[in-house]
Amino acid sequence: MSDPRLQVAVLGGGSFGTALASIAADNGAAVNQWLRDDDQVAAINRDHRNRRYLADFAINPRVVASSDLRAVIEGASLVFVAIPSQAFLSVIRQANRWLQPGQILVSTTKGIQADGFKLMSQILEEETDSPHIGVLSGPNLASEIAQKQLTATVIASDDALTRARVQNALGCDYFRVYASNDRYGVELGGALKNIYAIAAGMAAALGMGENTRSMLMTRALAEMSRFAVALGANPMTFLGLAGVGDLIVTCSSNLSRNYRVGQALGEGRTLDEAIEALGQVAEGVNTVSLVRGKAHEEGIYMPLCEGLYQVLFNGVPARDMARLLMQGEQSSDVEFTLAREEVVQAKRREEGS
Ligand SMILES: NC(=O)C1=CN([C@@H]2O[C@H](COP(=O)(O)OP(=O)(O)OC[C@H]3O[C@@H](n4cnc5c(N)ncnc54)[C@H](OP(=O)(O)O)[C@@H]3O)[C@@H](O)[C@H]2O)C=CC1
Ligand SMILES: O=C(CO)COP(=O)(O)O
Repeated sequence: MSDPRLQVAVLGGGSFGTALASIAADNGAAVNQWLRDDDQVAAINRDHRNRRYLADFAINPRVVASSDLRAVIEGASLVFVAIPSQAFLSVIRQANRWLQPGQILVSTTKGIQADGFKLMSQILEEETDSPHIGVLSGPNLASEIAQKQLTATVIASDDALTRARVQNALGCDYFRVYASNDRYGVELGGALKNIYAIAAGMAAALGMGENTRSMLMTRALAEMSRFAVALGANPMTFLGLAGVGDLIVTCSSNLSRNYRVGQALGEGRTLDEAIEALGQVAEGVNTVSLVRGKAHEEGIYMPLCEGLYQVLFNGVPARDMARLLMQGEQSSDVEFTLAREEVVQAKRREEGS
């Protein structure tokens, strides 16, 4: 149970924003949720339902929805931002004139901004004066949280107050909040796993088996941690909920929007058709192309991301790409114990002898 005087603001009225708002209210906080659509605001306050994103979920009636950003932010000591990455900066810029330096700002968004390859907490840092910035990420399918399925997440921040306040605001008998001080690694984990969720959905639609899924997920973990470590994250973070945990859930469930985009592609739809059928944002589609660009720039080996890019944006059939990937260099299982280059060089020496 959190301090009953705690005031929480949630920016965004999607399924995760709604589930979090309701948990904080269940825990006793006063919660205001900002949505841009007045009709949706009225419907939530009247029916305590979010029909567009989480229709069957009974929202705690203490959650008050509003389209008045100022009223939602003012007085809140904890602000969650649950807005897709493409709109994140513009919402923070609208909010900025009412944000106070003492407020804790937490991004829940698992995406990357194209301009400058920025993560959302970096945007919060650059745009505001708050020293209290955090990231919430983990295996957290919103519709399962709404059913009160036992779930765990991570609050990542180098600020102890931010970690403790989020643990108190959201921790309850079905939602556990673990702490991390690797904000960058946790946030990158959340964004990167969306790439591989698309690939996993595609593999499932193509009838590939459990061995294939396991190989895909494990090599995805190797690839995403290779990328993140090259950019400064701690490799150990990928052993946690926001790394392997989130990778497992999104590569296994068609409750994930990214997985569903992959499934639709595997069933033969075009990318535009898959996105249209989804009707919501699948962050992974942009993330594939941003991460592929960054990997090229930095010289980071990412065959799965490259292959998915070719399928998504260059029309290469998924089955052909899978065959091609199977012909790639056989290298090291865990690169943090045996370097990739060492294996590749030894194999070449053996072939030449
Ligand atoms: N859903 C899930 O299971 C989980 C999601 N996440 C992450 O949390 C973040 C939020 O997810 P989720 O709650 O599902 O919401 P979505 O990412 O689906 O975003 C939907 C919300 O953002 C609003 N929005 C979109 N564009 C704008 C804009 N330009 N200005 C203002 N509001 C805008 C939408 O309003 P409108 O309806 O009017 O378009 C809606 O309220 C995502 O980045 C996601 O990766 C994390 C864990 C689980
Ligand atoms: O991040 C999620 C679960 O942890 C939700 O994934 P999607 O955005 O693919 O629905």
